[in-house]
Amino acid sequence: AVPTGATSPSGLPAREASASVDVVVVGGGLSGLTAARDLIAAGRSVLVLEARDRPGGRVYGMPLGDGTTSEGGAEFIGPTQNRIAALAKDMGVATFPTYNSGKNVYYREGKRSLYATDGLLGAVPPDWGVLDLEPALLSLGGMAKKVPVGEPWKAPDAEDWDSQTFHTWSRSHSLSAGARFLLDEFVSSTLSVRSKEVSLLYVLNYIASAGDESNPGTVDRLINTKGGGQETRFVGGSQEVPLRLAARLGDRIRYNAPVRSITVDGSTVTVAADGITVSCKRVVVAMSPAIANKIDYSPALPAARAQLMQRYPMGSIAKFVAVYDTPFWRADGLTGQAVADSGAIDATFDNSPPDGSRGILMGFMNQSNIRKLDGASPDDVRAAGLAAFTALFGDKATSPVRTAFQRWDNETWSGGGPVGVAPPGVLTEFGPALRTPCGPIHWAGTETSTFWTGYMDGAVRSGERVAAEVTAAL
Ligand SMILES: Cc1cc2nc3c(=O)[nH]c(=O)nc-3n(C[C@H](O)[C@H](O)[C@H](O)COP(=O)(O)OP(=O)(O)OC[C@H]3O[C@@H](n4cnc5c(N)ncnc54)[C@H](O)[C@@H]3O)c2cc1C
Repeated sequence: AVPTGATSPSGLPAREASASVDVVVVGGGLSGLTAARDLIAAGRSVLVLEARDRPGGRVYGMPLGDGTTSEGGAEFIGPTQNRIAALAKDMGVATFPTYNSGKNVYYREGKRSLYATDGLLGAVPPDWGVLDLEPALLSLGGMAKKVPVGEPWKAPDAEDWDSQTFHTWSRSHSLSAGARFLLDEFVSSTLSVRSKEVSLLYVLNYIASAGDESNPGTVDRLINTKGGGQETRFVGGSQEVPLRLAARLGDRIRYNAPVRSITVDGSTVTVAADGITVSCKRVVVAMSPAIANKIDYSPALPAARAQLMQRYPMGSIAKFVAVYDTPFWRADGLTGQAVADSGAIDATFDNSPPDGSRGILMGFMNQSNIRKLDGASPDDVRAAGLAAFTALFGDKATSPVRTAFQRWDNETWSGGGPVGVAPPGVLTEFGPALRTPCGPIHWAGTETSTFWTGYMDGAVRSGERVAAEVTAAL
């Protein structure tokens, strides 16, 4: 049993509890929960300190206001995402295919067109720009093959690729406006940043990481629904996975306990959170580098790690959903998936429950689209979201039963999403610090994963890796 708090003489819990365990895990997202599960299985005493009042971090069931939820954060999994699939299976969470029958909508320069996704191009819309898009995508795939997964700084051309943004590269490798838009949209829909915000090397590593030990990563696996990362959903919502894992950990998780400081003194680490101070031998910080930077480390961390955390910003992402009596777009022969170059939403999916008993459209508000809504009232956000859905799916989209909205870029304990990204110069100068432990402080989080970094699968993989690392060190 793990002591989770001292009691005061009155028998009531003391205001400032204290405890002592082998390992403190900071953060109850998928990476921290997985690390805790494995460390407990290895016979270690563990306490997870979580800032929020719930587990799951970037995996969250957004309340729809009628007692049900829809994924406000991570949602899809796909082929080669074996570790999240295994965890979900272990937790008894079933899966079902993302709705993908019919045509997708492409909206560019005020024109709406429909396209099938079972052709050679998969999810890529057949814009005229495709003539020079395909060579650009082939070139990207070829460069990504030369990136050692998870160690992009070791690529032969790392210096060159890390000295330019994806925007710089794409402008010199595509001529048409259509191809440029689609390359920008590739970055927006996978990373939720504009292509000028991210290093080419980072994007190449992201492509390389979209696979597993026996299947090299590909662009297709990142962007496709069928055969790609958006292929499958979880029955009851993705949040069932962290909720059930957290339930198994029981009182080894303490909620509403944001960690403020980590102090290393000889072989003892003191982790101070709101309401509780815990001493331990090793600590796992299981979150993105940008959010790990909010913790006060004493003594100061090595400069490579400290400055990495200053340089790894989060993308800007929100989800807007509208609930309808029926998934009306299905009757119109549409998948519910769309790509758009204007309006508040640049990509959509059908988020309806498996039985299609009601229709839920989900739209991503990415990068500058969501920042433009800073300070907007809930009514303004709703109007912007519904205007976008109407342009893509017609007038039936104007009158939903209800809507919901979740933005991540102003969440205190996430700071954005789906993932931290590296601007030019960061991976080659600071990249190795992503995973290198600093004495008894170990780092997890999807950003540290080799395969499927940025995804739930990467989070689970990072938790498994860090638990093995800590077990070996103890
Ligand atoms: C809108 C959105 C859509 C996404 N879509 C997908 C998708 O379809 N498929 C997919 O695979 N992935 C998707 N992702 C990415 C996925 O959510 C993440 O890769 C994954 O959940 C990260 O898990 P993590 O444990 O690394 O980090 P997190 O989930 O961020 O967990 C970190 C935890 O640490 C806590 N914390 C932070 N600071 C402190 C502190 N000081 N003290 C204590 N606790 C702290 C946080 O509250 C959080 O619970 C999406 C993300 C977003 C935001």
